[in-house]
Amino acid sequence: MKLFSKEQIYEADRLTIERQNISSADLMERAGTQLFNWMHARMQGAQVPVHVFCGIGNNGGDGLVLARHLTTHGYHVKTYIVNYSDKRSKDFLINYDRIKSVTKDWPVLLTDDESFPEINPKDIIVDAVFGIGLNRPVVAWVVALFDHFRASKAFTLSVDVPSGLYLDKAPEHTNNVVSASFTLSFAAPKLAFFLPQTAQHTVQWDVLDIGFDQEYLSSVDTEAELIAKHEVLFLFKPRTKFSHKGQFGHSLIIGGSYGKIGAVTLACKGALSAGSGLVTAYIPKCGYTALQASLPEAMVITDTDKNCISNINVAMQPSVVGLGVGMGTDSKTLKAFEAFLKENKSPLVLDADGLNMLAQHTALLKMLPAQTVLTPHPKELERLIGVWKDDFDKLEKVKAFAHTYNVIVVIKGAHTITISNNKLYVNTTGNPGLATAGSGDVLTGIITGLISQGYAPLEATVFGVYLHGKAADIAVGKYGYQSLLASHVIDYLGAAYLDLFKKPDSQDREQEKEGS
Ligand SMILES: NC(=O)C1=CN([C@@H]2O[C@H](COP(=O)(O)OP(=O)(O)OC[C@H]3O[C@@H](n4cnc5c(N)ncnc54)[C@H](O)[C@@H]3O)[C@@H](O)[C@H]2O)[C@@H](O)CC1
Ligand SMILES: Nc1ncnc2c1ncn2[C@@H]1O[C@H](COP(=O)(O)OP(=O)(O)O)[C@@H](O)[C@H]1O
Ligand SMILES: [K+]
Repeated sequence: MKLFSKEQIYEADRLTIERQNISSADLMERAGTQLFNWMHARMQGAQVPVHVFCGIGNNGGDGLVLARHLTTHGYHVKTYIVNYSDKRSKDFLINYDRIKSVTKDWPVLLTDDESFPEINPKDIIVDAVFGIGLNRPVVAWVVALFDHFRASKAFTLSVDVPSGLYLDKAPEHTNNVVSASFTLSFAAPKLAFFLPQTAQHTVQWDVLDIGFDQEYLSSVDTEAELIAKHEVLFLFKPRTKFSHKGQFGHSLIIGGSYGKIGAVTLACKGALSAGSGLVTAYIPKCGYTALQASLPEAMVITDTDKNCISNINVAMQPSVVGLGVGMGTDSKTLKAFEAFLKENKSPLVLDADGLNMLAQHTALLKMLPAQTVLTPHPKELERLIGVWKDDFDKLEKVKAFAHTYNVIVVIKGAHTITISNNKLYVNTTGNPGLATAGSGDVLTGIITGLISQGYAPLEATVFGVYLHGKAADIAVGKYGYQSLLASHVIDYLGAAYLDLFKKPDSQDREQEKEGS
């Protein structure tokens, strides 16, 4: 699913009005009616007090349309105008007049923090104060209103975005943004719903289709894309009846050091379970027995050094190399890494200490093959690109870094984002059960195993991140968040593949739609 920028949403709005020959007020009527339909379907006439807070722009206009429909359908509605400016939009004014014609209970004007209404915990707040038009800090008394929403503990439904949320930068302070229980976003969710600093502002979200011009939506190229089953399905490479293991490549996993052989085992098993035809581990001598005993499907080559990698010497041409898990950054290992990079001709996936060595010796970055996949967690990323101002700044910095070195960067996290060629692929699978030792090693193995089968590095990365999270989502049903182990993610990788072709049941569809 495309994640549109603010400029693209305004353009969709303009073109829709032009091509469908409707007025902007008609489009606002559609938006407000969709909001009403969503609420009406769930509330079925329940007499819960609904407080609709409207700003003075088009977001507020949407709120007024909703309030009018709620009123005419007999709901218990109270409407407020949050009068933070006197520059009222044309369509806001049209709907301000319209609501006055359906009720004697006219909207209450709020102009300062003296006049906030009482809101009970069982009431509903509709937040239509600011939409995507926010372009400067929210004035203090409106921030106080947002605090008032929070303090009420009432269910808060935000229209389009939680008010106070910018689409392209972090808020000045978290309290400057409404804490939405649910956001109904027009046309598509916003990128800010997926970033660690800003996702917290809405617990859940859903998308409302307000009939924007389809031709524009399908043809416009967005910088960010949300990756769910629909997006990865076409990447999948089926096997034919006469397939043999020689067609699925040979993955070489290089890593491990004394006490950290398990990381290599996990990565090798991840690669095999992703479908790599053959997997060889290159590890220090100390890990030989442990690895052979725990993973009979893998082949093992040992370094001359007992405890760390000191000289990468393999008499084979692997289809792909995954390097760095549990590897350590010993000076001997660093030398071996540099020598390896000079000779290596295979596609490369770098994780953990592979990344740490790059960060310590940035000259090595120029030696990476084109489209090398780097999979840093936040700390490793910071070592590579330095500190960032906020999540949006981080994305800009990673885009520049990926472009400069012609690499693919996987920013791991709750919503892992893959960045390549100035595009962002925002993953939707995965859960807090993955916050456990070794889950990143498994991901490295999966991506390596996909490249080995002939997936292009970017495809392998986007698909691998999806499968890794999906396997965890299925496994968590059995183990719960706390007890999920990295090995379980491997055990459920097959289920994640099978799930690609499972017909969604209604519960799955709801969950995908509601961003949960
Ligand atoms: N234009 C569209 O694409 C559509 C927009 N709709 C709604 O319109 C919203 C966007 O409306 P607007 O562009 O009018 O903007 P908003 O309603 O988000 O904000 C109103 C105006 O307030 C001003 N403003 C921004 N930050 C401020 C601040 N901190 N303090 C005081 N004033 C501030 C801006 O000039 C802005 O235009 C969307 O989020 C959506 O809810 C819908 O009606 C459907 C179609
Ligand atoms: N809260 C979370 N929700 C979803 N995925 C998560 C969460 N926390 C961690 N992950 C995922 O788990 C993996 C952790 O990787 P990493 O930190 O490298 O682990 P390790 O070094 O232990 O192998 C990443 O793929 C990351 O996206
Ligand atoms: K809003």
